[in-house]
Amino acid sequence: MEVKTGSLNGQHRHVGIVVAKFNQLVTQKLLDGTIATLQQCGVAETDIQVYWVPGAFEIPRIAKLVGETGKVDGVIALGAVVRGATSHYDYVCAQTAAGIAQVSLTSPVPVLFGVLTTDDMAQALDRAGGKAGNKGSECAQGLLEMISVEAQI
Ligand SMILES: O=c1[nH]c(NC[C@H](O)[C@H](O)[C@H](O)CO)c([N+](=O)[O-])c(=O)[nH]1
Repeated sequence: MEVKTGSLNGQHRHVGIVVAKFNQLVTQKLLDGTIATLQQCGVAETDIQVYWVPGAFEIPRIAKLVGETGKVDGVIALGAVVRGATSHYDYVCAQTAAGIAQVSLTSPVPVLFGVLTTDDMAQALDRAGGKAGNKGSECAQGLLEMISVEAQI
């Protein structure tokens, strides 16, 4: 039986990060965690490209285009969708998740979903470097594993 598993070796890896400006108090922390973890795993700062977009809904398009450049080995999508007074939250969550999922299946490189969908800002901050960890950091490790596993197929 052959078992393949991904490594966290980030040396010589090129990573694109697409991050939403909406709720930047949270998304900047997600981005910081992502970059810190990538560098801890050996990714050179010069091999990381960051693309800021207006909001989570705009992430899938840019993630698609970045993935198709041939300049990155993978893409991380970062955002924070926090429930408000209207049903807008539901539509943004659903379409952002569906859009990123579609891109992840059609992109030539792996695309990781690091968009927080929370009921309030406290929950979001907990997951952006607070007591529940950092979703961006998790995605950084996940992306390196995915790049490594795909290379073994
Ligand atoms: O990234 C977010 N975008 C949000 N809306 C903007 C959306 O992502 C688009 O940028 C906008 O609809 C224009 O297309 C959010 N809410 O409205 O709640 C949110 O919480 N987070």
